[in-house]
Amino acid sequence: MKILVINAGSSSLKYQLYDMTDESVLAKGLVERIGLDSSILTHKPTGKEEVTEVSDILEHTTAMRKVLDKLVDKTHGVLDSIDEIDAVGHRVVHGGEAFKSSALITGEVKAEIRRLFDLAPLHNPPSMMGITAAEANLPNVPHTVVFDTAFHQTMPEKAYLYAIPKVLYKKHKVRRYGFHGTSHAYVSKTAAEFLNRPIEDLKIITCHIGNGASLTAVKDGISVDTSMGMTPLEGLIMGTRSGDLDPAIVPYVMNKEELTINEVNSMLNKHSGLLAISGSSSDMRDITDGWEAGKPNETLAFEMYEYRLRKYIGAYAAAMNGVDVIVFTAGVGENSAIVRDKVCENLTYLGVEIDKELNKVRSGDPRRISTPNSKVEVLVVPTNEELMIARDTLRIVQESKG
Ligand SMILES: Nc1ncnc2c1ncn2[C@@H]1O[C@H](COP(=O)(O)OP(=O)(O)O)[C@@H](O)[C@H]1O
Ligand SMILES: CC(=O)OP(=O)(O)O
Ligand SMILES: [Mg+2]
Repeated sequence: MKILVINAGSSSLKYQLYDMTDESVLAKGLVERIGLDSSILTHKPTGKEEVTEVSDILEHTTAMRKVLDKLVDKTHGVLDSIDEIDAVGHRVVHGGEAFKSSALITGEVKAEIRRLFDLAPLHNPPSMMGITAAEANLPNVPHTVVFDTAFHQTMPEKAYLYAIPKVLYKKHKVRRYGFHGTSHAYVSKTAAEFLNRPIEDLKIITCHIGNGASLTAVKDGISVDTSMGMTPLEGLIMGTRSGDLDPAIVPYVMNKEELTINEVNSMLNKHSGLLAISGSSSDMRDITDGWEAGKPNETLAFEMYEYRLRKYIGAYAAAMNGVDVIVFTAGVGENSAIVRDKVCENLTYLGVEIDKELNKVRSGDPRRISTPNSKVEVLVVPTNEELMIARDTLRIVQESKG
């Protein structure tokens, strides 16, 4: 079975085509700057040369058609016909409380995703555009949705409720949902397999630190707490997001600076985090370069980032009354030896000890960076949200066929 995985953002559409007989990637790529002039399509067929094309792509349906054209292209294609695609799996960030697992897309499922626009105004509308575009181009195959929030639906009430009037939860569903669930689920499962231990016996802290970043406490294989909240703004310091702050700052700053709701939302989501502290970049590579060069703003940004991360690891060790495994994943977690090194340097009280040389090894495979003496296994596990989506899609399609 061949499965196309779609991850649509407001101005982008990422895709990966899998052959599920051996879970191999036939092609992957992305369309950027949708709706702007000079949109860029980058297509990487496995075993063939990468191709980049610049044109004006005004909306997602056209972007989707261009992707399908590339998949069957005589020179750059990997399929004879788009009829070879058996199913499409979509990433949707917010599934609210309605979705505890992935689902086959129906009219009712789409209506529910639309009802969740209010809770995830930055994320769900573009996902819906991706679904509409894919359904328009591939109307005869099953489409499925895989939610970032689903894995965290196991959190207990004490972890997901905010200490505010309960009527806000009842009326408006104000609660913590958590995100990056597909990644936290994938890396915790992969970590247990790597260690050859049953996940039901492990207390795992998964650190998904990319541009967006979140931590999850995974106990007995399920999510018991996670650092993102009602939206992907809560928790860690991220590339451009503030993470935790005193909520009273919001009305105070709105009043002092005469900001609108949109402006304050944009400040906290797009102009905060590493970017705001360093004043130069949201990218951890630039921050660590600046720190190594002794630049004061980048040094402060690095220290604040590492400090927040370390505090959350401590909190989740407390939440689970211990920790057996710490997993680093996503752009920063997989690639930044220095972030891992500095965080672990301050976790010796938990019995964490990493091997500085192993920590520097670069590899695309799951690997251990702790010493044999370490009381906690510390692993780097490359995430693969797309593969998780493809696997879920395969399962749902097979189940729906009975
Ligand atoms: N070698 C590296 N060292 C440090 N940080 C890196 C490195 N490579 C990538 N990153 C970080 O990873 C981030 C992207 O992570 P990723 O998981 O792809 O994010 P997202 O999916 O949220 O876009 C970049 O913003 C950059 O800060
Ligand atoms: C939910 C979320 O924050 O996603 P991303 O890390 O892709 O921005
Ligand atoms: Mg990501």
